[in-house]
Amino acid sequence: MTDASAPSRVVDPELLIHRDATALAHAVAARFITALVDAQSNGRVAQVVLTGGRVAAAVYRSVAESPAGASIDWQRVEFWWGDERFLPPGDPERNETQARDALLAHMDVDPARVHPMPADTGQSPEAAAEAYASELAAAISALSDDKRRAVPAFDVLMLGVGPDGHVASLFPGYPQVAVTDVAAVAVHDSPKPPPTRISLTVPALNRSREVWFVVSGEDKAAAVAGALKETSTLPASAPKGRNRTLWLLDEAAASQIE
Ligand SMILES: O=C1O[C@H](COP(=O)(O)O)[C@@H](O)[C@H](O)[C@H]1O
Repeated sequence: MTDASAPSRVVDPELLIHRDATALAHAVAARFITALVDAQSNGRVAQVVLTGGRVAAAVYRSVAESPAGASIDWQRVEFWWGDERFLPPGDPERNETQARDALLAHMDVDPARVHPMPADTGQSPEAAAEAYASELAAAISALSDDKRRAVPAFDVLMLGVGPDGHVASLFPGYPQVAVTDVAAVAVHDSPKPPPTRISLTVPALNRSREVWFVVSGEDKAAAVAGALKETSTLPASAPKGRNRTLWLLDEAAASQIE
C-alpha cells in the first residue's frame, strides 16, 4: 500500500484527453469508481475530495447512474470538499448542494462521513475555515497518517480550473495561494461570484495520493496550457498528487497545450 504521508516527490503530470465534455465526464466517473474500489480493497475507508462546477456535476451524475457504483461500499467513503461558496445551507450555488443532488442523495452514504465545508449561518468565513481545518485534523487516522500536517491522506482529490487559472478557491494574485500554515482559509472578494468562499490551501490539497484536474471547454484552454508550463505561477500549477497528477481534459480544454 502506498502511504500518502511519505515525503513528497515530483511526479510529472499525466494528460488524458477525451473527445468532449460528455466523454470526459463518463471517463472520470469510471476512473473515480475504480479508485474507490481500489482504496477499499486495500482495506481503507476511501477518502475523496470533491469539487464544484459544471463538469464535476456531470461526473457525479455519471457515477450515480453507473451500475459499477454497486461495487463500492458507499458507507466506507469519506467525502471532503476542496472549496466552497460561503452561502446559506442548501443554496443551489453551493458545491455541497450540487454534489448531494447529483451523487450523494442517490447513494447509501454514511452521513457521518460526509464533511461539507460550513455554510453561512452567521459566523465569519474565517471561523468557518478554522472549523473545517479542525474537522480535518480530527479525522486523522491514529495508525497511518502524519499528524504534523493535520489533514488526512486523501485517495483522490478532484479539482476544476477557472479560465483565470484558479483552482479550488485559490485565485491568481490572492494571498491565500501562498498560505502554508493552515489547512483551510477564508477568501473575500473572489473575482468569480459568490465573493465569499472557503478553500483548502495548497499544502492541504497536496495531501492526496492522486490529484485530478477535470477541465472542459475552450474558455479553459489558455489556463490549462499556462498551468502545465514548468515556470507557471498560476494557482492551478501548484497542486500535485503524491503518486499521480492527472489532467483529465476534453479536446477543447487541451487545444492550447504546447
Ligand atoms: O467556483 C468554482 O468554480 C470552479 C470551476 O467551475 P466550472 O463551472 O468553471 O467548471 C470549481 O472548480 C470550484 O470548485 C468552484 O467553487
